[in-house]
Amino acid sequence: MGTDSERLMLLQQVLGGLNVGAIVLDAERRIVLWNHWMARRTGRSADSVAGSDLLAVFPELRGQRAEAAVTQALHNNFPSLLSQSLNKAPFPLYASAAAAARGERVQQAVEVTPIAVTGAARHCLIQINDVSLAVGRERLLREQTMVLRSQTFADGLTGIANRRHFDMAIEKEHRRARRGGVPLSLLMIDIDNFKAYNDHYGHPQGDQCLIRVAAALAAMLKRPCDLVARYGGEEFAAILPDTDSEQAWQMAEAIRLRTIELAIPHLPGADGQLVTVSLGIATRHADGSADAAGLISAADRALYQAKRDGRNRVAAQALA
Ligand SMILES: Nc1nc2c(ncn2[C@@H]2O[C@H](COP(=O)(O)OP(=O)(O)OP(=O)(O)O)[C@@H](O)[C@H]2O)c(=O)[nH]1
Repeated sequence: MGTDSERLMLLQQVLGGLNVGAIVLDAERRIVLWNHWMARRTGRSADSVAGSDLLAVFPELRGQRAEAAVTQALHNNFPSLLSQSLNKAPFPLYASAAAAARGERVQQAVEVTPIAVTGAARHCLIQINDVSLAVGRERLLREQTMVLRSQTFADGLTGIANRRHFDMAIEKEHRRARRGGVPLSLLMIDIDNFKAYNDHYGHPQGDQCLIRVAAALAAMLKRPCDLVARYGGEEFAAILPDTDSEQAWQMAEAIRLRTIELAIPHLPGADGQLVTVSLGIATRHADGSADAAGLISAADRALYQAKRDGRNRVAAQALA
């Protein structure tokens, strides 16, 4: 191994075999090394860029984080890692001509490292990793996580919140009401004589009935803080934050009437001809002391009373 240029050639061959982009700059920011990886992704040979200022080859880097990283390395001897989330693709690099035509850059992780050179001013090495695959996989995972999360919180039949979602939400809203000194109301909503409906029309039509009632409830409870959930088989629950007992009663009555408006036929003899609901209300007043479990059991007791009093009605239970 003799001259510097022989050594540079060997180095360039080694760098050419690497599956990473490598650029070496001299102290004047001129390109000294440019490997095959770079040539393939820019369409520019090592010869065509050798000796050029990095910013003459990539004018768009001017004023960018990559330019600052090179200056830091050459002048201050500081290495830099360009965060992938902030600088997705600083260099115009393309996996193929088709990707270049679409303007679809390779996703990059860029590292700039100062290099001490004997007998010369400091150089720097820019390494560019293609992280497109990893970024794509990450995006896919994130999307799948979102889908899974929405499935774990949604009821499979009706699409509204499920019991697990309800259990978490009631605790959260209870804490919020206690902290904020505001009322919190809970409605328990149960379809009347649903066993008879199922027995008469069959389970699949029973499912359709549940879907229609759930959709009507969801359409009525539209404030972002409200939550309507499927609590059990044919029972629904609605959490109404910042809602006092009078407002809760109005909402419960509106739901009862809306269900009748759906005009879903029920077999004759069972509470008239149409599907109806009974509702139980419990309200935790602004200065109340009841916990979430107390609120739920009071709403349950109210629902039981509405059923006992003849169904298709609303009942409320006072909270201790
Ligand atoms: N189709 C269908 N039926 C269900 C589902 N979950 C529960 N049910 C039915 O809902 C019915 C509930 O019946 P009960 O608890 O006896 O109450 P009910 O007949 O509605 O009477 P009251 O509540 O007293 O008015 C049962 O027949 C269950 O099989 C479901 O996902 N789909």
